[in-house]
Amino acid sequence: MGINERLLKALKVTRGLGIPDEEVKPVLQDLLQVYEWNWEPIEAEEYRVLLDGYFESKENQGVEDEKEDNMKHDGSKRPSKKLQGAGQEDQVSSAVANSSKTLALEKAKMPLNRSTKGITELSQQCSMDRSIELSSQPADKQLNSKRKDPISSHLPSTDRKSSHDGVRMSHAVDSKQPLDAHGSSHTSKQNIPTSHCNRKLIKPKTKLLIGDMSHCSEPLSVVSSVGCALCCLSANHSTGNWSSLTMPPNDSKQPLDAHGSSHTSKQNIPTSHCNKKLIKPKTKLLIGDMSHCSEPLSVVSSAVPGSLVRSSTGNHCVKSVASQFVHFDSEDGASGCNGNTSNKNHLNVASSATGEVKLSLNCISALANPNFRCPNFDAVLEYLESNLRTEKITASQFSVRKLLEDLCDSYLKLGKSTGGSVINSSSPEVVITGGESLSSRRLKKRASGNGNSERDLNKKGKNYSGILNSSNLVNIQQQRVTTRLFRNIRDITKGVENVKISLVDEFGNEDLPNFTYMPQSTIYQGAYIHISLARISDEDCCSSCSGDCLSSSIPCACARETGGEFAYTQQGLLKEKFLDACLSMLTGVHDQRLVYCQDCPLERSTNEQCKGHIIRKFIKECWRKCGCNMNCGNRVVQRGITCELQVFLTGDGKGWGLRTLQDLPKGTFVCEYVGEILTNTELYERNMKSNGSERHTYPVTLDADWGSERILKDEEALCLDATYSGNVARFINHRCFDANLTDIPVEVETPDRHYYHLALFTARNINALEELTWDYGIDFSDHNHPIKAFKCGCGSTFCRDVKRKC
Ligand SMILES: C[S@@+](CC[C@H](N)C(=O)[O-])C[C@H]1O[C@@H](n2cnc3c(N)ncnc32)[C@H](O)[C@@H]1O
Repeated sequence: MGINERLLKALKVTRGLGIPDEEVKPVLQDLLQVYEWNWEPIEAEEYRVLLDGYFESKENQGVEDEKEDNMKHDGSKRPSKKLQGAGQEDQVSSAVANSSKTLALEKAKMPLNRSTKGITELSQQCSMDRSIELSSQPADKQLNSKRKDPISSHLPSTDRKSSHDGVRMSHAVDSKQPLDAHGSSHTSKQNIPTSHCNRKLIKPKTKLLIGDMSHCSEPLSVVSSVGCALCCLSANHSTGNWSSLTMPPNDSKQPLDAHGSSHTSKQNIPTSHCNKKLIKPKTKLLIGDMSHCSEPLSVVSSAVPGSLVRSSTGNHCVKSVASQFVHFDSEDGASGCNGNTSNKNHLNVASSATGEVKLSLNCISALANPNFRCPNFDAVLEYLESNLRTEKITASQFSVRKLLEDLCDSYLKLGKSTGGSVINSSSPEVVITGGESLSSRRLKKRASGNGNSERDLNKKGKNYSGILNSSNLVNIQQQRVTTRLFRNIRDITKGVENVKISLVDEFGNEDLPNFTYMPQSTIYQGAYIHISLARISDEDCCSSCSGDCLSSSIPCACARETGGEFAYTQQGLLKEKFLDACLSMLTGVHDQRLVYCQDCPLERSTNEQCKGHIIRKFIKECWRKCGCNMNCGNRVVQRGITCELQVFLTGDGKGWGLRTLQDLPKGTFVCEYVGEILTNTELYERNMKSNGSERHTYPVTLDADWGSERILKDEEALCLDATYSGNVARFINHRCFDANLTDIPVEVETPDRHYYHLALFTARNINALEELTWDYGIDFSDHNHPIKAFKCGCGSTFCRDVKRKC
């Protein structure tokens, strides 16, 4: 019997029962596909399978209609319909027809063989019109056509059911029977082509599906969730947008699971996940909503924290790490990155397909502070680094996430306390980096307001390259900016020291110091300093030494000055015994530690008596006539600064100060006091010219050996003035008696002690971030001193400035 004959025979039977042809044909079409165009099972028992299928379909249609009617009274319950195109109405009936087949088969107790997979694979896209067309073709053609149909490949039956009404769903699920390899409840997700997933997502009955999925079985949920996830990817990929980087372009044609991996076992995916995946009906909307993190993003993101997402603009991926953490920590699984809009500061990661990755700090709470000024990013980093050092973070405690959050906090903290002032033109390099949202706007405004816009500065040949880009990030490098911006300098030494020494202003109410940095003292004019190898006798050097003098079992001639023992340890620290002896000379009984000169250079102008000079212990370092090398342990001061130091605004009235950024053990060489070498007369004249308003560095008199000479010529009575030129020591503030640094005279180039180096060593262990202080030796009661003493605010309980204390 031919196909047409068989069809007519079947229709004759159904017509006899009053069933219109157009209603029975879809059912017949489905059954033929189920049985792979084998009519015998359909014709058996007087078309029992066909009739069962038909009546089931009618029954289901009734249920559907009832639900449709119910929903008409409540438009809010029908979002899926509204979201879908009108053409998808057909799919409903098709889906219902499909569902009828399952039940019909079960009622007919037909074992599911390989051919039954056809039911599950049948897409709702197969319209009845098409099936009739097919039916008019030869069977082999129909089969070929079916094989070519991309829809009808390997989708498990459960997936198909997932698009149907609750009755069908629960029926299939209640059996708890995972279908076998042919019925394929355990059908591998890998067998699901992407095209399937797209089609699954456009099912119009999403709402019904959600309700039913709440009690769906695992296989169903897995397939559904995968399908949805794939859909997100596939649709977005086709538009060139990624909805999430957890779902990269699926080149391997491997469907991805809920966690973005193609191999995850479906058993690992909880049903709740499946529900979340399934309630995403709008691929397009999903992409568009990315900017404010609609549910699809959050669901997918939760699977892979830290993943990047591409925004709806397609230019950059933007993800709020902080909000992501908030979201991920959410117990209730509330979706969306609405944490973004909270007051939490957070870090944004931006990336583009070209490999550009940018971080931006959103210090949102700064908006609430009218005093917020964007701090220098280097200062922020330094601040953060110093805090990390202070906290002594160990490897086990370290967290990059925490670090980034701390970075935001540091930025905000420094920004809040910064008032904005002049950047010192002596800054060799000042790097300003800020976010467009606050800093760059202010930056641009200020720059233009002062006639120093980016363009102006470029015209003037300044290295001021402002890069304002589309991602709201600004990165500006500048030199010698005269506008009041941030007062932070990366390296005040201009690279002339072994280490960089930064300057940070955390208060913003102090002008930057105006001075010239120099690493070594320099004669101003009249000072007489005679440095020559000829003046260094054999007794004052160790020409026969080699390598490191400290490693020699017998100390060389250079240790003679310090009692035949080197002042330094192998570790480069001052020996405690030597240091303590130096300290006691400064604090000892008054008369015992002073020597008096006959004709005191300091008193010549006033004709007053010498007030005494403290007897000092000298260190003598090896030098050029010595046979040792530069790494010799007896060459500490001449090798220069090695500690990490920072100039900072003290904020307590003392102006700028110096602090260490590292722990310093007792006896560490910090720095030398460097300045212009003036004669006493020159200093006097300089003071007379001074208008008194500038903050003086308080010159240091090089009088450690004055007591050994009867009369000193003016050009031999020297002092160091770092007011206009000096090194980092010019920032060290005074502290009475219990300062943590002490100065020790060091003989290096010349045995003539009219000039010597004044080296500052730690008098005790000092913690990182402690301010470094030094007792200037000021006599606050001496009103005749050429330099008027400041009101001491050292805070020491031993403060000598009695007036101040009263
Ligand atoms: C060598 S400078 C120190 C750096 C200085 N604070 C600055 O801002 O440039 C010495 C000056 O600092 C100030 N100073 C230092 N120690 C002080 C203290 N204990 N109390 C008040 N002012 C102090 C005084 O103005 C003094 O003349």
